Amino acid sequence: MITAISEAIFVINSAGVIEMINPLGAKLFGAPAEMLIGQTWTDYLQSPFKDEYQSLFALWNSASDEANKVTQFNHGPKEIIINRADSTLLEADLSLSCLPSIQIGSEPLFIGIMHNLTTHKAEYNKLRHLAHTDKLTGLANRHAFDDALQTNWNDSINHDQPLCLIIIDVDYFKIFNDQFGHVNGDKCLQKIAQVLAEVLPSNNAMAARYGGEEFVVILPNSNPLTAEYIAKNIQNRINQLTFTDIGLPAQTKISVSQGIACERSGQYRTPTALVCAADTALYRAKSTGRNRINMSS
Ligand SMILES: Nc1nc2c(ncn2[C@@H]2O[C@H](COP(=O)(O)OP(=O)(O)OP(=O)(O)O)[C@@H](O)[C@H]2O)c(=O)[nH]1
Repeated sequence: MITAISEAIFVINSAGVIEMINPLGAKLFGAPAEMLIGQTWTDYLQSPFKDEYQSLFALWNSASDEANKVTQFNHGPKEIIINRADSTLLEADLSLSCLPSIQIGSEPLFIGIMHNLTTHKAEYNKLRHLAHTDKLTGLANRHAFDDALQTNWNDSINHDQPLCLIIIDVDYFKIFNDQFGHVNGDKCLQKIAQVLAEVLPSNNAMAARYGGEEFVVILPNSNPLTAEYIAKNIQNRINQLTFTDIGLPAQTKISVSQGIACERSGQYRTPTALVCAADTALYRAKSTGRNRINMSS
């Protein structure tokens, strides 16, 4: 009967031994049904799911109350990882239920219904990546920045660690666009993004596109000296960028202005206040001549 059902299904006894499995179920386990029947299903589970289900079965078998036994095994749906016969891993969700009316001897059987999550997971990860990434530069986008700033802010307050922020704005970028065209302007932004990704001091630090020709770097657990050092590195490397590879004159040069703000001992009450302080410092860097770094006092 289960062969005709268009879900991946297997039936096990109370010792966890596979009694029946339909072709779709066998496909998820990665072996023919004939080979799977008689085997212990938890042998095909990746840790920690294997231990978890073995404990559940042990608990069920040890329960003295029959009613309790039955309800304990309306389990799931729950995400699991199947360690398939060919050693590849497959993500699935599994609902496992006791079938008290169908018995072998005096023991009821259990039915497992599985769905392959591989495609959904891949799609989800792809969409998640797209939702957090700036399409032009490949850096984190504004949404990802907002999330990361809040997380780093919480960590900084909870662990009494400093947190620095650098806001970076390209100087006279309108002129660059007007002179060399929007497409080359885009390539210029990509080069800047590449520099920012390369100067990050640790995996915890993040460079993001804040919007337009404005970028931001989050430096967790960094003091103002480190932030200034990184800003100087950004300044030097951006001043040295060349554009001959995209067909622009050899003398084409760009610069950025940068504003830094650091939270050390509670001087900013919110992450937004920290951003505003870095923005004000950036404004001063712009108004005092550009290609400068200004530290919020
Ligand atoms: N090519 C390109 N240009 C962009 C993009 N986003 C914003 N811009 C351009 O960035 C320029 C920003 O101009 P402004 O705000 O006047 O600033 P600016 O010319 O850099 O001058 P200052 O910031 O004052 O030094 C505008 O010309 C926008 O069109 C983008 O994704 N690609």
